[in-house]
Amino acid sequence: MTRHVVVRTGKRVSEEVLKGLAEAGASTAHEADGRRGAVSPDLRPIQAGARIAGSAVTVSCHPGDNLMIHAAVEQVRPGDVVVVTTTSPSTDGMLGDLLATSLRARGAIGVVLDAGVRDVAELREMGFPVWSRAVSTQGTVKASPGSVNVPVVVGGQVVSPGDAIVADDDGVVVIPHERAAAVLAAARARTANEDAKRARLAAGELGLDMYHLRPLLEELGVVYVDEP
Ligand SMILES: O=C([O-])CC(=O)C(=O)O
Ligand SMILES: [Mg+2]
Repeated sequence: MTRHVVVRTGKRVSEEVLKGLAEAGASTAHEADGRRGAVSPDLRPIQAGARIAGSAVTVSCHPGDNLMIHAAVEQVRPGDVVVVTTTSPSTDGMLGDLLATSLRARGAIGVVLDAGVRDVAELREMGFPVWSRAVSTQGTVKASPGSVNVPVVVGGQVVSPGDAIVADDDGVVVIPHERAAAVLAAARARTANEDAKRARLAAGELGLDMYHLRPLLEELGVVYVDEP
């Protein structure tokens, strides 16, 4: 018989690193980690403008059953992001404003859900951000065992408890716990570099010149044709 567990772990990314990663945003964090960690773009935000970074509390649920999300609420610490998957594909609405209220009371700052969400209007009104595969009225039961704080796969990415989750309008990125500080340093360097490029582009400089792309076009056989 499969062993189901609720792991009580203290593994978290530091507040300071998470704050920096939230400022960097999901796309920059992804680039800074060598273009790794991008959760499938099928997981979309239900709101616009939310930008968060937190440590993952992971949840593995039976499809159509949100029992283990209730078990996970107790394991949440302030600043955490709850990351939920199901053991086979499901778009059922596993979480709505009630569970979100409970999660928020424990300090959760958002949810990433490889399944369905509901009560979307209420969640938007609460300002509680969710990224999910689907929006669905279909309800779930509380009947089947699962696990909390074990490695899970969400949108094609492995998420371990305590990994950094960065999520915004672009999508969701997972950064392994042990790389989070290094990724932040790389993200800061990247942001500074982009600031400099942005200023040059705003002044009218062409990417063709700034990135030295003219020789590449020539090498690739692209020719200019002048017409009157
Ligand atoms: O109660 C549920 O099963 C899911 C839901 O709609 C909520 O959390 O509000
Ligand atoms: Mg509801």
